[in-house]
Amino acid sequence: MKDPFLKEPAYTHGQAQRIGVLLINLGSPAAPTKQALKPYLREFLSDQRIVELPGWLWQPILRGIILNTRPKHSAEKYAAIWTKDGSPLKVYTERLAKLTQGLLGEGGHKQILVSYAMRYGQPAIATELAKLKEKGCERILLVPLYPQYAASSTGSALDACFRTLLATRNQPEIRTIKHFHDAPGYIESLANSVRRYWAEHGQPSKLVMSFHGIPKFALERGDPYHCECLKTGRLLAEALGLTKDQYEICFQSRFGRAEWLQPYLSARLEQLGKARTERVDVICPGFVADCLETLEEVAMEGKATFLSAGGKDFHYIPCLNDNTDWVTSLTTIIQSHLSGWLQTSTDNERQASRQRALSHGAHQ
Ligand SMILES: C=CC1=C(C)c2cc3[nH]c(cc4nc(cc5[nH]c(cc1n2)c(C)c5CCC(=O)O)C(CCC(=O)O)=C4C)c(C)c3C=C
Ligand SMILES: [Fe+2]
Ligand SMILES: [Fe+2]
Repeated sequence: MKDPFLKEPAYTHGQAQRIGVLLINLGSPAAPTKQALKPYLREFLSDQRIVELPGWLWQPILRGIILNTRPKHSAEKYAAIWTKDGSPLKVYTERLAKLTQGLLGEGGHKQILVSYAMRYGQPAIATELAKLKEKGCERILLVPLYPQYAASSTGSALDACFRTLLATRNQPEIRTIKHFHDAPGYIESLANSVRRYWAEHGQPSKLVMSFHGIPKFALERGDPYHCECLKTGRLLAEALGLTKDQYEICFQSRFGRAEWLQPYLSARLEQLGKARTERVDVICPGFVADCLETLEEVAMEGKATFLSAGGKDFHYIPCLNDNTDWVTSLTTIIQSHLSGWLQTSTDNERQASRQRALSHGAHQ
């Protein structure tokens, strides 16, 4: 009979027990081309966490209209931000995984393996979970890289992990991070990044904090995302000592015709431009890595909207990306979720040698 579950890695007695940490981000197309955008958008927009319509209604619209028009338009936008190493989102996520691994290693936690996966596209979640299991990870912490929980981002990333576990015979122990929208280290890293930016470029008339939007009905049906974005915004403003008229919170990236969370970034930038606002700085605290939505939609399109409406000066403050204090904060967040699992590498080696001795005994 065919095994209904995924193939298990070979079992080795005495293999050191490791802890896996899987950083998960959204994912990008393989290339900034129409051909690569089509399968990426098909996977992305077929996710019921993203478009909450029944398949029989949505799939004909997706396949008949959207996948014939959007890929070309989106490919042009991706081409404008693509780097020699690939999509910025992938480049920064990969770097974050390496740096976090390095910091945990320096802290004596050599038994922790950090890797990353993408919810849509490559590297796929199923493949990376399989690799961690193969390397002896009996315990895995899943870390969606979204500070604010949304069903369409965090929920979807975890769905994909749980789907792999559904097909797994020997399941590892699993922990998840739901959000870190109010984690002191995350807020302080954001504040430091703004302070550094302002020390170099001066301070604006207004700081706009722009978050990716979600449909308004999601909030009404109980999604905590809106609340968490507002809390992040308030904490960041407090850390920077800003008064209420010095900052505001907006939502971007509306998709489709339904109402999304308001105020919309583009409409507010137009109003601020028309009001002849001297200078606006925009930061996107909901994205830990720069990507299409920040580099193209905000830094390029948003700037054009503000300036053409009559605004004078527009600055985009980059995401946390690979900032040292952010890597340190993420490592702290991860470590706090590993509580009870963590041992130093010396403990771990001792345990492995004890296990080796025991398993030899059992087989003689
Ligand atoms: C920050 C968290 C995100 C949430 C919440 C989110 C919800 C959401 N997104 C769409 C539709 C699209 N988003 C697209 C790009 C994109 N989205 C996020 C993050 C969140 N999305 C990121 C980081 C990116 C950039 C990816 C990159 O490669 O740089 C796109 C694709 C690009 C395009 O064709 O415009 C779409 C489409 C919906 C509908 C939604 C919630 C319902
Ligand atoms: Fe999105
Ligand atoms: Fe967008």
